[in-house]
Amino acid sequence: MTSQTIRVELGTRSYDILIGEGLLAQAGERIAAVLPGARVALVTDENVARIHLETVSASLERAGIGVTTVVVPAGEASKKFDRLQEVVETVVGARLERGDAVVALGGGVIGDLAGFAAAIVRRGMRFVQIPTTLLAQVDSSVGGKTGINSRHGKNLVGAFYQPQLVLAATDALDTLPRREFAAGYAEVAKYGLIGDAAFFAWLEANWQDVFSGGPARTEAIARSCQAKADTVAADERETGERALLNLGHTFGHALEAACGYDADRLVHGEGVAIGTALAHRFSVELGLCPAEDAERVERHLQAVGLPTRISDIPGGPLSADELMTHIGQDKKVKRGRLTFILTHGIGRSFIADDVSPERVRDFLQRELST
Ligand SMILES: NC(=O)c1ccc[n+]([C@@H]2O[C@H](COP(=O)([O-])OP(=O)(O)OC[C@H]3O[C@@H](n4cnc5c(N)ncnc54)[C@H](O)[C@@H]3O)[C@@H](O)[C@H]2O)c1
Ligand SMILES: O=C(O)C(=O)C[C@@H](O)[C@H](O)[C@H](O)COP(=O)(O)O
Ligand SMILES: [Zn+2]
Repeated sequence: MTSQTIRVELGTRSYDILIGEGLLAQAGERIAAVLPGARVALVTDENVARIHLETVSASLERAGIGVTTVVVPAGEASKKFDRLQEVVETVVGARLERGDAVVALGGGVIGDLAGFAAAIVRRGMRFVQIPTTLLAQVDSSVGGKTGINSRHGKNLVGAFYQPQLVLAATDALDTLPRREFAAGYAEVAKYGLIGDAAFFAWLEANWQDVFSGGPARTEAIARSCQAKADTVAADERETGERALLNLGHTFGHALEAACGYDADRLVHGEGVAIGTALAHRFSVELGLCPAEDAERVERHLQAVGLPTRISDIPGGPLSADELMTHIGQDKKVKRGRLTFILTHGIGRSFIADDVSPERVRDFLQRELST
């Protein structure tokens, strides 16, 4: 089985993203090729462990790689200090060395948690991502943002820490629930909306094939990874254009936090979908974006089954004040001023500094009453 390779160019910290079928069963040989002699701590969640752990463990064993396994509960609640401590203490307790590797097998939650553990144990171990959700394959496994949530908000504790290898096994997505696939698709659409209108139009024409697992799925993953790799190579630590990857996230993260990270209400990609629709509607309201573009974005997100309105979130109303408190904790805030990713239209997103909190609050108030 062939895989395609996308390189993330970061000088001495460059690495490959391999995309293709059968990569879970090849994990051992692929890791041994990049990190010869390394032992690994394999971090995963309970759902992924049930379905895919045996395949990966057997492959590591065949390659002669010693494995310590850590299984945490599935879901956003695992991105917290207690779980980080559990992972860190297990890795240290197993006497893994700096040259050994933490391997994240799972979605973005596992990648962010395990990656942060890799960044801090012995001040930095080797790190490999084996993403098993669409979201993780197109976004979170690439680019080195790792971390956990604080009680004050999303991803507030973490580090930039790049992996040495990403293995995106496209067939692992066959077991992903449709709701989670759609959530990941919000991040795929994001790449089109940021700066590639032709990709967005291609998604409008091909999304059914992406969802059903045809050739368009692999193409969508590869195009997304290439877009992310290019952005990260140009601005690894988000001093500039990398912030565009936050399209939809200022609103989305606030919604996730206000929902208490309860997956029955909202998962990250759904927050991004609503946040993206909000960012477009807010841009229309500010006279920056044609209304037809915002409507087209909303239509497409709805077509794939994603929420686009705050009222689509089940479980009772949210408050504009609470959302504004979370927005005030966003990592893009500079000297107390809000930064948002806004847009001039499909494929024409830009970074807007010094956005008026009053206008954001008024906008949210209106959105909450629709
Ligand atoms: N670091 C980054 O650059 C970055 C980018 C985007 C998102 N994120 C973070 O990623 C997280 C969201 O990631 P996610 O959407 O992958 O969520 P997730 O890790 O919670 O996975 C979603 C669900 O799918 C299950 N699952 C995973 N793989 C499966 C498979 N192959 N088959 C069946 N079930 C499977 C998981 O157990 C979980 O229940 C958020 O915390 C978000 O903040 C980080
Ligand atoms: O890689 C990036 O940069 C991103 O912003 C990707 C986002 O999809 C991701 O959700 C990221 O974790 C959000 O970053 P944060 O810095 O706002 O926590
Ligand atoms: Zn995201």
